Amino acid sequence: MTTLTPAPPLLVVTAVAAEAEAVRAATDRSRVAVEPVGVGPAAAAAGTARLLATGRYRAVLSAGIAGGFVGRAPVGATVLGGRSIAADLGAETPDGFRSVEELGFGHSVLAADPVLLKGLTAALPEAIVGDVLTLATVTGTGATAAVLARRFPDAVAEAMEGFGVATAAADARVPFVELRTISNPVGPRDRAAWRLKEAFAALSTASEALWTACG
Ligand SMILES: O=C(O)c1cccc(C(=O)CC[C@H]2O[C@@H](n3cnc4c(=O)[nH]cnc43)[C@H](O)[C@@H]2O)c1
Repeated sequence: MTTLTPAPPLLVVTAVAAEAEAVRAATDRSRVAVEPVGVGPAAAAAGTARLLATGRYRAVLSAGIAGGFVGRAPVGATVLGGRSIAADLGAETPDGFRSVEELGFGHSVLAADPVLLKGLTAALPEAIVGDVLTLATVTGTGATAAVLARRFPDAVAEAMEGFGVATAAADARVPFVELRTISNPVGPRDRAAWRLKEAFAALSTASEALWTACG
């Protein structure tokens, strides 16, 4: 006789395997499925849509490491996204950036599910709650960091997948939230200075709360 194991109801989507391992290390695999789907918003949206199409999951998190805006989220901090924002979706003009909302086609902002966000905020009282930007290009200059900080006064972090995962979740009508831990400041590129070990440790610690908060 074949015994069917029920699928875990909570889906955590990461970009890379190292992030997935950090989450898995602290979660019960019978309750939380953790899947790395690739770097960037397109891979995140496609991978999440494929997983949600199974109909198995009742909530989805975009989780991983991120850059923190200086003065808003320091290296090692845990961040919860109140909103995930596609910061580079729009048009550059001589007068500055124009979002898709201003251009009149589409949207670039998706809010976290309020119940999931409330549960995670209660379970992670040290976490910084704010907007998390999604960009296809990692910011690598002080000038771009300053422009983003000015355009998005409530942004605390930038990463590359949240808005993609959120788009797939919205399409499948599954509640979504973004959880990030800070590996580096947003600013001049200094890849050698990224504190990966610290960010992965923080990601594992934060992940311990997932089932309690979202289960
Ligand atoms: O080099 C390694 O050993 C290594 C191990 C695990 C992960 C990585 C990554 O590069 C992860 C890429 C992932 O990180 C997010 N991220 C982190 N910092 C930033 C940032 O400043 N701006 C945008 N994204 C950032 C992003 O979501 C990537 O998918 C390397």
